[in-house]
Amino acid sequence: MSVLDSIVEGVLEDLAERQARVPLDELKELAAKAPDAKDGVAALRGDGIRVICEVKRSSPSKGALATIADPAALAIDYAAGGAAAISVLTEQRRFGGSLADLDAVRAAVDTPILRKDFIVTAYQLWEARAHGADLALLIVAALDQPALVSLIERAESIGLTPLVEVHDEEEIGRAVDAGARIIGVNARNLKTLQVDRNTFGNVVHAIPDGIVKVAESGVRGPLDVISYANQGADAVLVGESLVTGRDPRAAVADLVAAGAHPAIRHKD
Ligand SMILES: O=C(O)c1ccccc1NCC(=O)[C@H](O)[C@H](O)COP(=O)(O)O
Repeated sequence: MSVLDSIVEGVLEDLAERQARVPLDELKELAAKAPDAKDGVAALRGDGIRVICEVKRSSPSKGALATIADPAALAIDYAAGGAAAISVLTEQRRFGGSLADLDAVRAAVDTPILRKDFIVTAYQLWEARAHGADLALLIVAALDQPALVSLIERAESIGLTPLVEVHDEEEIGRAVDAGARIIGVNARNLKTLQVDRNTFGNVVHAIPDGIVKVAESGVRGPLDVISYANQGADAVLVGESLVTGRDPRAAVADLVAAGAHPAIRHKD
């Protein structure tokens, strides 16, 4: 079984437990009371490259990364550093996240929030909205085409902006056909878990103009941000290097400053 299949298997088991506890109608009521969703496309496109900062405790590739006892405090630091959005990993078994993290971050900052999880059902989208997320990750490799189309439509219909994650040109084609407005190219191969920072540059030509382009994973510092910006990225998604560093606020500010460098403002 692939790493992705095994993660999704665990996600579905945990999801069944939550579905037994929280009926869909209750989630819909919570979603109706949640703050209005912010426009994810507007958040990630503009002058310079936007930085999405992740709340990430652990990962299948690296194991434990950071304790993060107070995700709200981390989110406040990210926002103060200039994060365009905050990614909250809510998967529990491999990443140590939860919907409680989403609640804590939502209560702490006005910055747009991405629910980063292995979303394969509409119920998880309602959860995302009920807990205050503005964007939700959809991984093409985890979904067949009808499911991808249906989840993109459902996300948009309840106010969530889907960030559709791909790894190669074939998946970009599927994301475009399904109506994605934001495509994230993940440098981490989900079969080997190896990061290849050339992935974005190798496939970005296949993403049509007008779609927001996000480079995900493996960003170590400002030089990687500049490199991705020069290859046409509108935004980068950064986790490990921020949660393992000593000063996340300063680290985000450095990434944002690198992305705003005049030398790279010519993109698009
Ligand atoms: O991070 C992993 O090991 C991982 C393994 C399997 C599926 C997804 C995984 N990560 C999710 C992500 O996409 C990253 O957390 C995100 O892009 C940030 O990456 P990084 O800056 O390298 O922590």
